[in-house]
Amino acid sequence: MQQTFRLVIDCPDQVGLVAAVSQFLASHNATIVEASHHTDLQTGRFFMRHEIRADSLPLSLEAFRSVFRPLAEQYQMNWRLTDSHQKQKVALLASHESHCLIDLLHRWHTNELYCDIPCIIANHPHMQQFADWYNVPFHWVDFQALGKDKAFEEVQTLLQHYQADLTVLARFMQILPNQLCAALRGKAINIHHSFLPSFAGAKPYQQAYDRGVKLIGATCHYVTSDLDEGPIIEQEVMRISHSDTAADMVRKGKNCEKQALANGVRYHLEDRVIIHHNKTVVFA
Ligand SMILES: Nc1nc2c(c(=O)[nH]1)N[C@@H](CN(C=O)c1ccc(C(=O)N[C@@H](CCC(=O)O)C(=O)O)cc1)CN2
Repeated sequence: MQQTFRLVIDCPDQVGLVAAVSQFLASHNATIVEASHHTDLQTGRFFMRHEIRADSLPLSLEAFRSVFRPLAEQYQMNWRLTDSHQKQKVALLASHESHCLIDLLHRWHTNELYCDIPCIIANHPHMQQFADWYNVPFHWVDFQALGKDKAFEEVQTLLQHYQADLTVLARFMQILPNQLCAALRGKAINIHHSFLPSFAGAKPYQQAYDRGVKLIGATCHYVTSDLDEGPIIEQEVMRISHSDTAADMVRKGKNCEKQALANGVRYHLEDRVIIHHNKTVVFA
């Protein structure tokens, strides 16, 4: 895979931003392989993502950061510059549903997801068999024996031990405490099994069945202390009908969950997501 640097920016919108960044890149001989930008006219916020061939730059990543910094300060940019070859460490959290966990493990195992998976942390022991098959360290944190507070202390200790860059809740069915949400801000992703904002919280398919919906879906979002209200990264929907039971929805909905989560994780790993307030811009 061609090594690229990803330059991701958000800042107050003003005329000349695209020209200024383009001119800067051209002046450093940068070969741009992908360029996206968006202006939110309601908030006056500008968003931009450039992917640049690393071998076209006469600079290291750190040197590039140093020479870009004055331009960033001039335009009050929030910005980051990342290396596509830098594998992020993705910790997976699981409970007793296996489909999203196994889907991510398979995509990682077949090099579809470019990352490392240093550990799986679960509040039930059932997923050990899948961790063993994929040769990933597995940690059962016994929430019942430890109680939530001690259990989440153990979870956080494990995440720090493995130096996780991203934590993915693969149908993890415990509500993270506010302190952990703050520590993982912008670096924890959940898959909620409904088309949010409909049916947040527990048992969304039963809620959907009781409501008589004609579409079910799944929502991949960042984790915040407001349950299932974090910035949405990706969503999938599918049609269902009056003949579908709640169990049919659970079965059919798994495809939406797997696809939404896999896409959302990949967009994050490829630095395609910019969070602004409680929304995202995704340069997919
Ligand atoms: N702080 C946050 N934690 C979690 C979020 C979030 O957005 N913010 N998303 C949930 C996922 N989720 C639905 O997608 C969800 C999980 C669990 C519950 C819940 O009521 N859990 C009970 C325990 C249930 C059990 O023991 O099986 C609880 O934690 O008391 C609701 C929604 C993941 N965490």
